[in-house]
Amino acid sequence: MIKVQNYADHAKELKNAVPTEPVLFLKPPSAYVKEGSPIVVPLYTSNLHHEVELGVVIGKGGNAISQTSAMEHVAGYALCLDMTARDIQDECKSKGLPWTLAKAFNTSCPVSDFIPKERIPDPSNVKLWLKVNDQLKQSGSTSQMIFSIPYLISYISDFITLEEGDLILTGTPKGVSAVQEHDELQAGIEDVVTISFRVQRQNQ
Ligand SMILES: O=C([O-])CC(=O)C(=O)O
Ligand SMILES: [Mg+2]
Repeated sequence: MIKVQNYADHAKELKNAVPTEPVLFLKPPSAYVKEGSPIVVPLYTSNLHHEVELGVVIGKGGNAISQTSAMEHVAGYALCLDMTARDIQDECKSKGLPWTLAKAFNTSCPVSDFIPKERIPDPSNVKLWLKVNDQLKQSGSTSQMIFSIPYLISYISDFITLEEGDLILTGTPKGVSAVQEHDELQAGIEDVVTISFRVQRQNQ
């Protein structure tokens, strides 16, 4: 699973430079969690953030995919949360270390059911939102992305061969914030899907 930083307003809220090329990182399949199971906060973080993102599911693998043929490689979508231990990420950034423990821990990628491609005819213009305990925190549109979905598929596939079933998370809009134990996270793609997840502390 491949992740990118892709919205200028989110880069600004984290005081990051707006990327001129996609920033890529990976999560393992063990990071996935489906509705009905909780998001478990690792013991080592005290600042776990939600990031709502559109996920692109690859149906046909390939490498060096052109932007013009990129959408032929898409099977569909998923609504995803890129759960991020922001304190650990900040520490990793300051030490020049990889973000693995900040981004790739168990349950760090809550996902919706698979959404067939036909249900989102224009993925470059869909509204994403996220609420914590009924309070709206994130509300954005994929039209605000810096790098389009075809560009991302083409860019990534130059370095990492894409395989059927790979999921590309396309970055989060602004509004990220910390979650606490017992919080209820609800997120949606307008008119397409909603998901909800509870937050649980890891047992000592
Ligand atoms: O941790 C970050 O801010 C990078 C990222 O995943 C995003 O922009 O969605
Ligand atoms: Mg993200």
